[in-house]
Amino acid sequence: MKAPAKINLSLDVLHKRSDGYHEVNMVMTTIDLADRVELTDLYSDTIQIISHNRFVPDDERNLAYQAAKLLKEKLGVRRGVAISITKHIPVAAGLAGGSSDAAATLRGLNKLWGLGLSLDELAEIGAEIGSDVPFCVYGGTAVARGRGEKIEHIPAPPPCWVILAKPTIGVSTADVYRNLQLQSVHHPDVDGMVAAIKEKNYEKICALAGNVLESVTLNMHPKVAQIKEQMKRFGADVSLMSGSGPTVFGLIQHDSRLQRVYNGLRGFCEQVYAVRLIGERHEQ
Ligand SMILES: C[C@@](CO)(OP(=O)(O)O)[C@H](O)COP(=O)(O)OP(=O)(O)OC[C@H]1O[C@@H](n2ccc(N)nc2=O)[C@H](O)[C@@H]1O
Ligand SMILES: Nc1ncnc2c1ncn2[C@@H]1O[C@H](COP(=O)(O)OP(=O)(O)O)[C@@H](O)[C@H]1O
Repeated sequence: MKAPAKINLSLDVLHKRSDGYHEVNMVMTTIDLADRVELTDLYSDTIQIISHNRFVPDDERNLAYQAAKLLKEKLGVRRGVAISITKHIPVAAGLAGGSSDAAATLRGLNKLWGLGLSLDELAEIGAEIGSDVPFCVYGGTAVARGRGEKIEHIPAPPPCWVILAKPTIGVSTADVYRNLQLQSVHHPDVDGMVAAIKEKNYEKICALAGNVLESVTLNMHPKVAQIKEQMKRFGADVSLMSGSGPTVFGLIQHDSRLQRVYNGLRGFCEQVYAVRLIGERHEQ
């Protein structure tokens, strides 16, 4: 199974809820940077995680493990599975790599075990694992509300390049939400972003891209702010932090600019990727 990363083109936080989560209003889209999740039947009734990445847990803390366990419990499946994860998405980066691995595991086991669940049913189960998992079950482009689990599909944005720069900084999503000062942030125009995407208006998408969580992470880690500035200076049409960070993405429409931005950032940041925006949903 292919488990693609997401970026947030617009991310607004409305208020803190009584359950500790934050009410969000955000636009997410999938990009062509993906982990590979391989599912193999086991004779014993166990869940095994195989991952050769030292930042990825190989036990019940792994979100793919949690996905398999939930599915087994909910549907009374008495079969074992080995889940082999080849990471290409940087870990704890604001790109939902773990959530996408969990979503790919749900989609894959649904097929392997012949469960016949719809994507809506898988997304509902995924919400118990993490707020970003429902979006990752569908992929594509969507507005996510609630704590992120309420998904409204919208068309794909116009095709373009996505440059990603991930500094070696660890950012905890929970810490970022906790340190958010909502009374002093600039709220992005999420509805405007949705309209721009529907109109396929690339310039407007770039002009309206915004993320309230930048106010926290850029303050905590000036390096992220520098990368954002450099990306724009090297020629990206827009640069923005994804999710809670620390990855910064840039959009570029013209091939001729891509190499310049990529090379410029390579001298400045450890992990740099150039990929295409996908924006299309997974098949059932
Ligand atoms: C910020 C975003 C934007 O897409 O992405 P990432 O930076 O993680 O990629 C998401 O809202 C992250 O979603 P996800 O990473 O699935 O979060 P969860 O595991 O559900 O929650 C981790 C912690 O973040 C906080 N949290 C998360 C979602 C939300 N709407 N409000 C919150 O306050 C809570 O403290 C929670 O305990
Ligand atoms: N399959 C997985 N891939 C990556 N990280 C995972 C996975 N399962 C659990 N984790 C844990 O989840 C944390 C957040 O990972 P990730 O989903 O990559 O980041 P983010 O939520 O910022 O997009 C990591 O610190 C890691 O320990």
